[in-house]
Amino acid sequence: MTIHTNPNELKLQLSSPNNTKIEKDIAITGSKSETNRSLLLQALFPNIKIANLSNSDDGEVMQKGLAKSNGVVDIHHAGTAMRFLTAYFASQQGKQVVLTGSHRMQERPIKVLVEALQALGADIQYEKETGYPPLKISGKKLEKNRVSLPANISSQYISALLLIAPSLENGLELELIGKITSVPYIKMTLALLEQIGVQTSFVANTIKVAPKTEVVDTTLVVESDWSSASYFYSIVAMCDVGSAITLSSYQQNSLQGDSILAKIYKDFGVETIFKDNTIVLKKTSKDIADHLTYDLSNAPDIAQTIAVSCLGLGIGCHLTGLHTLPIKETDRLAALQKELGKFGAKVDIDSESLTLQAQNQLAEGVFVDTYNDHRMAMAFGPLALKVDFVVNDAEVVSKSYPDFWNDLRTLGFAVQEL
Ligand SMILES: O=C(O)C1=C[C@@H](OP(=O)(O)O)[C@@H](O)[C@H](O)C1
Ligand SMILES: C=C(OP(=O)(O)O)C(=O)O
Repeated sequence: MTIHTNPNELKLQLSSPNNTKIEKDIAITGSKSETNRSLLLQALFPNIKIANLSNSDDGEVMQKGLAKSNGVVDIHHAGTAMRFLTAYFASQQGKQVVLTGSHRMQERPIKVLVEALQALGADIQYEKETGYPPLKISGKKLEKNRVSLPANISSQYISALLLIAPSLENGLELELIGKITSVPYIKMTLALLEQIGVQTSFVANTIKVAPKTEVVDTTLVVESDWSSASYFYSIVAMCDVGSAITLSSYQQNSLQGDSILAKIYKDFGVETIFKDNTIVLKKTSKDIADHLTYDLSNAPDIAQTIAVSCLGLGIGCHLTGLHTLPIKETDRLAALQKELGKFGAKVDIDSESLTLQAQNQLAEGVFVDTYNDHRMAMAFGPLALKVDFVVNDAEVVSKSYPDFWNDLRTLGFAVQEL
């Protein structure tokens, strides 16, 4: 007898579409990164409107968190909500909350952000282990406006500070120490501030944000999520030449660093055509090098997708710049090594890279574990084009992309509950 410890546990058996020349349209929900930034800015400046909000769990917990003024705020697995709300509540005079999250969130470090906020005058205490959530936050007016912080662990600490910066009396000046990681996410934050009329500058390792008491009526239009688009790049890469998947709503001048996918997947024979607010992903060539190398320090969330694409196509890869992966929803380097390995792949990892050897034969009868990580489930999904397998705890996708499995069904994949 099987005993299920998680009542929501969903095991999905995945198989390839009968026709692997796919031509379909998919509408993808708004970027969770842009959504959670826009929601925070709207809390500070209520005349901001937002279009194409993400329907993800992470967006929902952010909205619910912002609506609270006291008591316990539980943001589950949402890293951005944890980091952004820490800065928000710390700067909101009169609000007092305990900000907590899932078991995993309580293992994801937050000391860098807490210390930066404390240096600005915030009242934040650790409820359990020093350096980790849950946090007891008593909001107050932050008087100081200059702080230094390490920039090599997570850019979310920096974005969190930048998002509250215009609401501080004298704005904010940040000095970033060390190699700056996930830079496009910092630039996204600054771009959104600029969109609402806040002055910012980012020169070398110094970021400045001017104060702002009111903004003009603005609608922030959230672009759809490029990290979610990555799974369709992977699908098209593994499909027949001539396949084309159209995704909405996307634009060429994206704020999301993961839009680098358009360049990366050229190497996999996938062309991206920008057309009327959509992207058409087209498989145009079967010619792919037998080994690919990428530095993903600016786009860490697509590492799993690329590794699985390579496995499915029987090519090797060397992915670097992955030093942030061990502190994400799970230790993604360890999780990838284990799950790729179940298909017979030879994978080496160190603290910041992954090397996959080319592999032609894929093991059958695999159950992929997902480790409470949406991207483990979604990254492996496309591999069903090459071999049938089962995804454990498949409901995890709702963290960023609740409609993922239905969208695979739309493409003709067999997605069956066990
Ligand atoms: O600011 C953001 O919206 C994000 C920043 C990145 O995190 P790190 O800066 O911790 O790499 C990314 O992995 C995450 O999914 C979203
Ligand atoms: C790392 C991620 O999310 P977060 O850090 O916001 O939990 C992600 O979505 O891949």
